[in-house]
Amino acid sequence: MNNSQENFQIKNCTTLYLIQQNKVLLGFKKRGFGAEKWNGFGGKVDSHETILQGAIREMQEECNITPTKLKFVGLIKYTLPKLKMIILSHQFVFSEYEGSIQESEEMRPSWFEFKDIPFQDMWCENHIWFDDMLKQNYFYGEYTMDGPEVLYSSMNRLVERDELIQLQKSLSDKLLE
Ligand SMILES: COc1nc(N)nc2c1ncn2[C@H]1C[C@H](O)[C@@H](COP(=O)(O)OP(=O)(O)OP(=O)(O)O)O1
Repeated sequence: MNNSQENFQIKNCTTLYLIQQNKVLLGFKKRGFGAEKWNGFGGKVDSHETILQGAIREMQEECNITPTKLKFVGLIKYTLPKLKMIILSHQFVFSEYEGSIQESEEMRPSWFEFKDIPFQDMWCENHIWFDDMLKQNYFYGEYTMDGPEVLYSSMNRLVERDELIQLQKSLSDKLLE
């Protein structure tokens, strides 16, 4: 972390995408951070839980389903200067689950064909890495932004799985130092 980020609040978040037959389930966020945008499901990891536990809990809370097998595909570091916040978003995909998909107080779910992703109504950096996520490539990204429409800098690169795991560990450790 550089000096200018010393007082930034750090949040570990998860984002999950259900993928089946060239379609992805997105949620229209009805309230809070990123409201009125389509996104994956997810949220903050609580201090008492692992990232995986947080991911599953958010999917249950926001969509009423329990993923039975998650694939960790990406890690994104968002720096939000105006909010003085760093969000480390752990990105997962899955295709199998238990339960039935339902709207929640926070999210309205809907399926989208891969060719019809509503980028115009999503956070503006999504289009940079979304294809890697849909293809289930392993990727790492860094974005500096101030809200869904304001992107100052971006970096996205494909990584090997081992490097992704290493990045997750070292970045989480470094941010919490
Ligand atoms: C900064 O840019 C972002 N871009 C995208 N595409 N998604 C983002 C960005 N920042 C955060 N997110 C994702 C990461 C998580 O999936 C959610 C965070 O949601 P929230 O802050 O609402 O977390 P919850 O724990 O659900 O919040 P409550 O306290 O309201 O339950 O957004």
